[in-house]
Amino acid sequence: MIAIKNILLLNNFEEPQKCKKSDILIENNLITKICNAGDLKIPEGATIIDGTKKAIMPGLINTHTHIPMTIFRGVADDLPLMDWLGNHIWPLEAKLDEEIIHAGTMLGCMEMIKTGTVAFNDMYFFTDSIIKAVESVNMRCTLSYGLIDLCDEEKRESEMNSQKDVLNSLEKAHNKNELINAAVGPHAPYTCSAELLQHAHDLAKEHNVPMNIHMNETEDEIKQIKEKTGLRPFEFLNSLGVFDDINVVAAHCVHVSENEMKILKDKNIYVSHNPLSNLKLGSGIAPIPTYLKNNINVTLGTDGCASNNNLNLFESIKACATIHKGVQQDSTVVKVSEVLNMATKNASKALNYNSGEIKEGMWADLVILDLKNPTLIPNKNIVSHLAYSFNGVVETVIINGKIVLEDGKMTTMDEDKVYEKAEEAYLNLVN
Ligand SMILES: O=c1[nH]cnc2c1ncn2[C@@H]1O[C@H](CO)[C@@H](O)[C@H]1O
Ligand SMILES: [Zn+2]
Repeated sequence: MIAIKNILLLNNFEEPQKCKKSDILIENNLITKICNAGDLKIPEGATIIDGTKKAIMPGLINTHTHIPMTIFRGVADDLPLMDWLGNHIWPLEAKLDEEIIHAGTMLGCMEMIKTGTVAFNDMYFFTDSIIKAVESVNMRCTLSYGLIDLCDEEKRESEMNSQKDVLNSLEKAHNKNELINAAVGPHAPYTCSAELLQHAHDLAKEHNVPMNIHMNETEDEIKQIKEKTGLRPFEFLNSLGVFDDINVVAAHCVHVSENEMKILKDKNIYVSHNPLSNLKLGSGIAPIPTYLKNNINVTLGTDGCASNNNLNLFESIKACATIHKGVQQDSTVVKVSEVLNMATKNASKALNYNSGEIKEGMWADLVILDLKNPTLIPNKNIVSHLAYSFNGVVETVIINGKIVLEDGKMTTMDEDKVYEKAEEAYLNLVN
């Protein structure tokens, strides 16, 4: 049990003036009581957090990561997507092993938690190793294995087998630990055959899990699919039934035609907007204001650390809250509340979570900010600061009712050991 007293409750991004000082009770993994500051009867045995000069917000949810890629930070900068992937990243990924993956995941979890992220939606390899790391950290996640067959029949067969094993592992892990959730992850229309895409869809539907996929990241890949199929990527996948009856989290969606926009809307597809990865790889800028106008569900992601190069979602929040205004020459197109919702409750909906807001009955996935932080002063419009000025350094993080970060220090890992292992993993990767 955790009782948080006298804390500024950032639970209303639309009407920030209504955010007020409150007391909160957490029992097991849930928020069970929220009341005016001073009104909470503190149960015996509760851990008490004094929230004076602090604020609490829903933990951020990162909807597009390749978490072990923290080890790739800085290895291949200033390249376009296809060159970056084909000539730099994939050759290095051929050298990955369980230890590198574990080290990268630990480092990634630490970075995310220290910058207010409580959950992430991942696509990568060596899932068992990721599960092991995440369990030890006590972080929430949705994990998928990145399916790639490059239209090769033999490879498809082996990918389908790997996928089966990974889903099994994930379901076993979920039964043991509710923080671990499964998804399927066909990498992209340009790396997967139609058969593999359909197979992934059918599995997602059968197992009632979401699908992750990279969509329409660059003009190049769209041209490639058009030449092959006569259709644009969303049109092609839609014709295969890939979007039917499942939650799809489509990463990027940078270049989308009007007809594809209609598919996004009709199929209720969740966009994972990764503004910093798209800028760094020179892919372009997604038409987020148009998505918002069309009531398309937008969430936020960082992408991996070889294309961002960090996992601080507050940076993506600021990017999203600013770049579209510049592109459109209109400072009204993306509101603070809309961007903060992308990083919290929209993401929660995409992943079928019970979080992203601070309400009684919801998971206690919460982030506490020390208001004595230069980027949060004056302490007046904190909600605005979250989007425009906060450096992302948070004080305390609670995930599923458990304190994982306390006064800026991880409670579930030895930080120095994680740094050391990550350095070691980097050397094994590049040498
Ligand atoms: O922005 C991206 N676009 C396409 N592929 C990516 C991006 N970031 C990482 N990967 C690649 O996706 C696979 C994960 O299953 C990995 O090969 C990773 O390097
Ligand atoms: Zn990606």
